[in-house]
Order: sequence, then structure tokens, then C-alpha cells
Amino acid sequence: MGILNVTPDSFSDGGVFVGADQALAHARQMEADGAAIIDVGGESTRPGSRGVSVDEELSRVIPVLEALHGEVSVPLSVDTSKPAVMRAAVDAGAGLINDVMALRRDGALAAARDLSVPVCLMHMQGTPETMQDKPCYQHVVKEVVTFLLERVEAAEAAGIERCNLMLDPGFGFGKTDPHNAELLKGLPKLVGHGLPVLAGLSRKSLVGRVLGRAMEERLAGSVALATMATMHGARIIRAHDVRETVDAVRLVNYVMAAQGA
Ligand SMILES: Cn1c(SCC(=O)Nc2ccccc2)nc2c(=O)[nH]c(N)nc21
Repeated sequence: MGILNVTPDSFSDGGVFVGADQALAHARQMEADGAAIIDVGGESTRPGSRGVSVDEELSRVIPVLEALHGEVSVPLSVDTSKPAVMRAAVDAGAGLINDVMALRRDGALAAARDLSVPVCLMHMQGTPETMQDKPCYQHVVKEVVTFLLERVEAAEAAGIERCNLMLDPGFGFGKTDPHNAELLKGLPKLVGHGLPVLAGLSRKSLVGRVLGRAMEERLAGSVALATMATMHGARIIRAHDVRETVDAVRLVNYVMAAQGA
């Protein structure tokens, strides 16, 4: 899942691709590099960030989805928690919903059901504004798995088909580095519930803090974590550096498919 940030303040790449034409060029490059999905997000979810209005998010995301639709052959996911943005985004060509709030906003379950597109349900403790103040868990893996299974129940109760759901532990969303490490090590417990698991670790602060690497120096660490997530059963890897991440995933798949051992 290639990351296409259309947030002016997206701190991971400083919102370099805000214009629709730069976005299209970046999306085409990620598709050429092997991305199976392009994730388009208009609201920065960095720690401490406040949300944006529906209109602001729409003005960022819809023009880009319209520019990409029909120009790239891979499905587009819209990274949003707002029902109105979900509906407009699917109308504009999005084929997946990537919701960091796991459809908890009012109207989100109904929107996802009406739209009947695949949905990624992600765990977050608190909100982007507060989540990193003091993340705390008794058993982080158990609590994240339990939350996600509860969201699956809620989605099915709302009429969303189970086969349209993906689960995501939400690395960095209300987690300390030990929490993130425990979640990555414990990923097989989430994978074991039979739904595809998505992992987003690319360039995140976990890499920066453990390795002491600035944002632009996190490629090797990101590929290492993508490799670990894939070995632990993640089926979708959300990444900035698509070419390098695809190489790693292809090699993991090759080795894991080997006979014997
Ligand atoms: C939209 N979105 C994000 S944005 C946060 C981010 O990339 N931060 C970040 C990026 C680069 C550097 C530092 C932080 N992370 C996920 C994720 O892990 N899973 C799913 N499903 N969606 C996600």
C-alpha cells in the first residue's frame, strides 16, 4: 500500500505532493514500483494534530482521487474517518476505506455498509491529539486484538460482510516503542483470526527513536520492520518507499514458500 500524502502538513514528506498533477506522478511511480494499492489521505494524524473540517479534507482528497481514477490501474484507498468523505471518495473512485478510527465515528458503519467496499479497521488508543501523551495497557496485544474483534462484530452487525474487513494494530497510534515491538512480535495472534492484517511502520518514530535516525534516514529500518511484519503474517504493508518494500516482501514470500523446514 503506497502512501500518497495530500496533507500540506504531512510531516513524513512535508506534503510534497499536494497538487493533483504531482500526486498523479507519484502514484504512477508507486504503481510502477509494485504498489498494489495507493492510499490517499487528507488529514494528518501525527501525534498532537487536531483534525481538519470535512470541507478541508474533501478539498484535498477528492481532486486527487478524481485525477488518479482511470489513470492508475491499482485500487485507491481513502484514508479517512469521516462518513461524508468516505461516500464522496468512493464516488470519486476510491475502492477501499482505510479508517484509523475503525468506523467509530457516527455514521461511519452505515457509510461503509452502503458503499460495500473493503475496509481497514485500525486500532488507536485515544485521538491523534492525545494518543502519545501516556499510552498504557495491561496486555497490549490482547487489548488491541480484543478491540479489533469488537469492531469486526460492530461492522458485521451493521451489515458489513466479514470478507470486506482487514485488521490493523495501528503502530504508533497510542503506543510506546515497547508496545509497538510487542505488537509486531505478537502479530501472529492477530493474523490467527483469519482476516487480512495490514501493518504500517514506514518511517515511523519507532524507527527514528530506536535507531536515532532522522525522517530521511529511515529506509533500512522501515524495510526491516516490513520484513518482520510480513514474516509474521501481515498481508498488506503500508509504505512510503514502495520499490524497496516490495523487494523485501517478494523475497520473504519466496523463502516462506520453500518446501520443507
Ligand atoms: C493513515 N495511516 C497512518 S498515518 C501515520 C504515519 O504514517 N505516520 C508517520 C509517517 C512517517 C513518519 C512518521 C509517522 N498510519 C497508518 C497505519 O499504521 N495503518 C493504517 N491502516 N493507516 C495508517
